[in-house]
Amino acid sequence: MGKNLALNIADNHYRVAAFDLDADKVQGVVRQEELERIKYLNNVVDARIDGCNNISEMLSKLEKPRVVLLSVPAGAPVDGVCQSLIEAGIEADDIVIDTGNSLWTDTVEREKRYASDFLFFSCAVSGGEVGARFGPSLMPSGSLTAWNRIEPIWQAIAAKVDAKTGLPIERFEPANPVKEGEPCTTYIGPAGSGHYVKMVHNGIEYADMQLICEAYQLLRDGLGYTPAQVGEVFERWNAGSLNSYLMEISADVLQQADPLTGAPLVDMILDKAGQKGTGLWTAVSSLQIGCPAPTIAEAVYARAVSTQKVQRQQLSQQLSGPSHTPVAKFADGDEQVFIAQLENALYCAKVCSYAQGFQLMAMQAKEQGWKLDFAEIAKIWRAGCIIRATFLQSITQAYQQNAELENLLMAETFAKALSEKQNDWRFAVSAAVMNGIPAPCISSALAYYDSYRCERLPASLLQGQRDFFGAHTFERTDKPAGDKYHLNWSSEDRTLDKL
Ligand SMILES: NC(=O)C1=CN([C@@H]2O[C@H](COP(=O)(O)OP(=O)(O)OC[C@H]3O[C@@H](n4cnc5c(N)ncnc54)[C@H](OP(=O)(O)O)[C@@H]3O)[C@@H](O)[C@H]2O)C=CC1
Ligand SMILES: O=C(CO)[C@H](O)[C@H](O)COP(=O)(O)O
Repeated sequence: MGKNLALNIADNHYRVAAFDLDADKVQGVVRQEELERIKYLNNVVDARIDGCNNISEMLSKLEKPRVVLLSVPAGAPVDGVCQSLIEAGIEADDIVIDTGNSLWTDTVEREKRYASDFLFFSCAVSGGEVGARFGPSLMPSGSLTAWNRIEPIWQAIAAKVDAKTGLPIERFEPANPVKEGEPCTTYIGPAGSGHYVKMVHNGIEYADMQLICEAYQLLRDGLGYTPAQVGEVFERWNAGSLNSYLMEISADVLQQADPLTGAPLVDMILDKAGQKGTGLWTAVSSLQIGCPAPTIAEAVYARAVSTQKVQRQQLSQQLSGPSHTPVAKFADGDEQVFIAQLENALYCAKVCSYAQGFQLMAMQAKEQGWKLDFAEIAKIWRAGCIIRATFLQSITQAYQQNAELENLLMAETFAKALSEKQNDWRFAVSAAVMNGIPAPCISSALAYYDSYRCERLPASLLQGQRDFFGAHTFERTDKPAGDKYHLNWSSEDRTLDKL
């Protein structure tokens, strides 16, 4: 990530002094810049990346006040590098920008901790290595002084979107960065807010990925499609309302043959999912703040259950259920009907997972006193980042129409779409259930949707249970909110007390 951000910055005519603990990596980026300069710029410009042997040398080569970007794993490495910068003589008006996936509360702490040493700023980055190289989505937050100084660089290196269509303007060419269009960066807010927004982006990313994986398994185990056939279905879906970078790459992955055996590569990849923590943090945050985000949480659990390979191998032999025979047919045996139903199910579940992510950001913003602009956040996710999708243009418009939207499900466009597509969604979920194919995200999204459709939930019984065993009290439907009541369950006459 650091190497590609450096090359991107250099492409935009800024000079970079680069340092990594591994000298080979420093030489690698210097060499790549040189090769690209020779190939694409006829070697007519000076070297734009200067390799450094240590942090002191790097600081000595930067113009004051300096701008230093960190791209290291989240956690202790960030503080380790900050300490090294202090020891090397960084100054109070220098800016240090953490571009990694740090935990947002660490960022809040770091701004305070390093206040007398330098201006600690953060900018979460999304888009993977290619995004970093040719235009990522950037989520900066913290000191406005720092932001005002770096904004031109950020606007230059960010991904760009066509303002009229909302579609990415992509050109993956060294030395020829995209200059036209709207940059996918906006100042998010005070320290920590940018990393929080990126964390939720990643939570949504987890859900998006898992939803696609569930559709794959339904087509694979339910219809007996080969990975390549599923890949073709995904290519078709990618031309419609499910268009997204993740759908596009999933189609590609499924059609890839293993270079070693010739088998579908996906069959040779061990089915144990990794994770670095941002999806988990999103789920934890949703639980802490009391924001229902079951689809995101299920996506984290799905990765967890995938890692239990040994138990799954054992239980796959032990537990009974409908068999996943490839002859199983849904929708009265009409595969195309089922595929269309599943496409709609995926769309509906996707709306719900975004609704959960945006509601989570809104609740945390309220708690922290941040003023998040959700239309702008949706806008900067339209290109450069991993969840980029045409769908984000509709979310942008929904928040442009109503900046105070409490839940995306309330936006007319999504309420209407879910209303029209929900029968297909219900059918896809029941097909998964009846055939014993796990679809935790698609089905939890439906439960989320149905829960919000219920004016009255069984939580009244739950409150009764709590009051019965623990005298936890309850409010009444016919009395002012906040008034607490307790029924004397153990007394013979079961009298009611107002507390
Ligand atoms: N990869 C991706 O797609 C994305 C990553 N990110 C985030 O960006 C950051 C960088 O990502 P990525 O480049 O993939 O990470 P890497 O794991 O490749 O690490 C980046 C660099 O940090 C170095 N490093 C590791 N530990 C320390 C340390 N204690 N002190 C100093 N340097 C250290 C690594 O050296 P060495 O290799 O020798 O360990 C490496 O050169 C991370 O926070 C990541 O979460 C954000 C968006 C996308
Ligand atoms: O931030 C990212 C993209 O937006 C990274 O790719 C992220 O590290 C992926 O997360 P995980 O390794 O947990 O799947």
